[in-house]
Amino acid sequence: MESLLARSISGVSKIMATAITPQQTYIDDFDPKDYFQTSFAAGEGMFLGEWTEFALQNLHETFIKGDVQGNTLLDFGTGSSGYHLLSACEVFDNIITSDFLEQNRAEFQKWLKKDPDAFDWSHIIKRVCEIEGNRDDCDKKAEKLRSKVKEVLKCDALKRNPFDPIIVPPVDCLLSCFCLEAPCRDIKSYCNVLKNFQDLLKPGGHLLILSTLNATFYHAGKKRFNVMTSRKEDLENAFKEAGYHIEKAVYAPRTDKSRMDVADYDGKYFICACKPK
Ligand SMILES: C[S@@+](CC[C@H](N)C(=O)[O-])C[C@H]1O[C@@H](n2cnc3c(N)ncnc32)[C@H](O)[C@@H]1O
Repeated sequence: MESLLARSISGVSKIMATAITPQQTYIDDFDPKDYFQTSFAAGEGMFLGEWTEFALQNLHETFIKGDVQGNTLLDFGTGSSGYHLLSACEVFDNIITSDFLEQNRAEFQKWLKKDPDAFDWSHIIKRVCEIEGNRDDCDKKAEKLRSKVKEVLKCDALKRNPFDPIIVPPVDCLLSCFCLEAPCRDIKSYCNVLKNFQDLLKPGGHLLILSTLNATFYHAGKKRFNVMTSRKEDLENAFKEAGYHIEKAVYAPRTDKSRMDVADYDGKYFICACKPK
């Protein structure tokens, strides 16, 4: 695998860019069970705590404020996860989820159908209920999300129409959580995806993107997946160049650096932007 190592700046070697993991490797090697176990399994997932708190709190605050609303939310790159949709389902009656991988879509369908082998998200559902002041219990919350998800589509961020051959009518809100750094090789490619997302949004619709900063890889079990390194200073420019108006941008450092060998991000971002009317 190609890896471009940086030159030494002031005597300090820094990784400047690592080639992202090819699509075929995702198809062959990405195991949703390994990803869930490594990232979100109760008591051991490395994204529990810091990452999930950042994502769940920002999404809760965004949806409770009422600025982001409408009938339909399209979630891009859902994977086999639904944690980031638990507050959205309070606002949107129709949720379309999507992922590049058949194995991820199948795993999410298992959760929707309450298959006994489905991943257990109850610890995260419980946390969202707490954040929301326990207006629902966990079972009611899970049922609410299940009832709002109307479709699970195949998507590919690198296609001009990411849902080709399907044309998805423009939606009120497009959400993408911890995804675009996987398929995009650099900020130019990321900006291009944001430009293509314009056609998926109604005028005045919202684009919400959450992900990690300064990462080069994450693990799903023993498999390593290299990602584009998102830098704070490039992200807002990409949104502006793609034609969005940024309403809110939140950046936070990673404080717990204990498992850098599993995923090496050092910060998190949440950007809420609007497609001009
Ligand atoms: C780190 S996982 C995140 C999944 C989920 N959103 C979450 O927060 O747990 C990255 C996701 O990117 C998806 N992905 C990889 N290549 C893609 C592509 N070309 N288009 C869209 N999604 C892609 C993978 O299938 C995977 O689900």
